[in-house]
Amino acid sequence: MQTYQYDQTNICQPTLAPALATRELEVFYGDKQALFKGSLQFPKHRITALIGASGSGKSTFLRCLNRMNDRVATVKGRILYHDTDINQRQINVYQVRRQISMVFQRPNPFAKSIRENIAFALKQQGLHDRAQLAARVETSLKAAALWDEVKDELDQSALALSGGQQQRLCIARCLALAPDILLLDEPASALDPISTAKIEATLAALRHDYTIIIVTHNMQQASRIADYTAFFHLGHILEYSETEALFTRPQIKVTEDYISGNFG
Ligand SMILES: Nc1ncnc2c1ncn2[C@@H]1O[C@H](COP(=O)(O)OP(=O)(O)OP(=O)(O)O)[C@@H](O)[C@H]1O
Repeated sequence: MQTYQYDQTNICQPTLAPALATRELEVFYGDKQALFKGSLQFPKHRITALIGASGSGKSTFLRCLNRMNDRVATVKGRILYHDTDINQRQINVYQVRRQISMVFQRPNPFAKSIRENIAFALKQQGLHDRAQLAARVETSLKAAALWDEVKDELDQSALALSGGQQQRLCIARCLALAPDILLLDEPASALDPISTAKIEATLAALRHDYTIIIVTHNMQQASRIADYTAFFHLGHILEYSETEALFTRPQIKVTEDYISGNFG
């Protein structure tokens, strides 16, 4: 088996303004360290893919970015959002999650109508005007490229939608709350190729208004949609650069072996 040196890294500093940045982020599940000194800068209105073998720490890292690991892990280091370190105890995590929203691997719509999946959180925020609610439902579904498919059945159960439609509904549900950053944890891994293509097209269109960070096992997907890609290995972020450079001119041997299918 090939042995690697992990002290060599190739981490770019994008010149574009960052929407979010981590500084020496470390995650511990009990005694076990799952992430080591992760420092990345995510450019605004760009898509960044996090790739690496199973167990390399991608989801662990992603979940830190909106404080989803709070109850299960100890997270050290800084997460800078608008010059504030949101990894501080006193930060309101619910406000963080309104700005930095998460879409999970398995579509998880509420067992409610399509309309209510979008409107529910808006009503909780105090929006009750029917016309305004209807407008927000429409805009969110359009942004998630689902409107044309569901506009005549908004009062039907979301659970009757296909998996790919449910996932786009979950994206629409996030967008309704006007977040700044979208985190997606393998959002297409449970979907067929046609649904996957629709999700990818949706994300490509959303990058004009949102900063997107996506975990994917699918390297073709990363190369199709991501502007930047970070390669994770055994809890270390070894390489981070523009996607084309990472896939065509990897600087680190482990990255090269991973993307050429020699391990993982
Ligand atoms: N809740 C948890 N409790 C304990 N250990 C965990 C927990 N979640 C993840 N781990 C461990 O942390 C390490 C990184 O896991 P993580 O899920 O972040 O990797 P990943 O790269 O996202 O993997 P995959 O691609 O399989 O989802 C693994 O060793 C995993 O077993």
